[in-house]
Amino acid sequence: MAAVIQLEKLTKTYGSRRGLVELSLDIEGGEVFGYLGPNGAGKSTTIRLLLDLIRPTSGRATVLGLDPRADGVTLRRQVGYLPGDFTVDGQQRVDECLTFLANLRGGVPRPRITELMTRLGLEPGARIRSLSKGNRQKVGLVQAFMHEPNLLILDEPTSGLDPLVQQEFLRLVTEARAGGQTVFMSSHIMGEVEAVADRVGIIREGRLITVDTVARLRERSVRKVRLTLREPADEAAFRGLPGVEDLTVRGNEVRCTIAGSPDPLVKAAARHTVTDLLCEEPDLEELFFDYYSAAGQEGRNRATA
Ligand SMILES: Nc1ncnc2c1ncn2[C@@H]1O[C@H](COP(=O)(O)OP(=O)(O)OP(=O)(O)O)[C@@H](O)[C@H]1O
Repeated sequence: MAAVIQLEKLTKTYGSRRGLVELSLDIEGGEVFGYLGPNGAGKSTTIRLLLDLIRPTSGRATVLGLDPRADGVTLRRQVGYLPGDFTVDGQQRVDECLTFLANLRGGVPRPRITELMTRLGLEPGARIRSLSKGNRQKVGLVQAFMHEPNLLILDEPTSGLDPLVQQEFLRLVTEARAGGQTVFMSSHIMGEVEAVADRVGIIREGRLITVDTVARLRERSVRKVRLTLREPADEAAFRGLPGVEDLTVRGNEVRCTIAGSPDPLVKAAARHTVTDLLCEEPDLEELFFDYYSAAGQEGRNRATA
């Protein structure tokens, strides 16, 4: 399937401030892409550029084959957008607000809106201004999903949602993908992205530092290993093995981290009788911090050199 989002050296500066630096990325049709980074990394800047809410300093964005600047109206009809700071008229009731937004999009079947409100636990008659942050976010989600757009662009979609509603949101994303919709969602929460994303992009200080599948990111990451041997272990047999760091040997127990292939460690261990082996896969959370820490970066460089 053709790329739904194509970014070529997309750059945005705010005066002398860095927003985004030469970001190139293709998002394929039908994929769920998790866009991860800490506060200020450039996630919202990227998203605003996709929708022509701000203009690039240089580089190009193509969305659904369209130029966001020249074809803004056509593009918006095909996109469900949840901004990071979703705000609507506080005087309106939830159902009035959603009907208004549905009409702007040429109409949405009433049962679809009702279904989404029910699934997310939204009270149709409540005034927007009386809603908590989380409930306002639900209104934002309903308006993004309700017209079943080809492309969903969601900026921090689970912000303020309780865990049960987060689960329901993830189901909505899974259903969207099953229906052939493409989802681009930003987050700094690993768990939600890990659960639904096909690929993950990690952005730091305006630069895309890696793009990969969740499975491959895990493979490339550092794992914690604990080996128990029948006899007391000889530290020299494990020290200096490629990718092995943080080695501690106490009696029969060997603990370390391993980056890249575990093969050298397995072969060193195989010279002994191994009575127990524990290898902890990092969750995306650890992986993320590993990517952010200079130490993690150096460790990987050594392991892959
Ligand atoms: N209107 C603006 N004027 C000046 N600088 C800005 C503006 N908008 C964003 N920036 C700067 O651009 C950088 C990227 O900001 P952006 O909002 O895109 O980050 P983010 O990854 O979405 O962060 P968050 O998770 O906090 O929303 C930050 O350094 C920010 O201070």
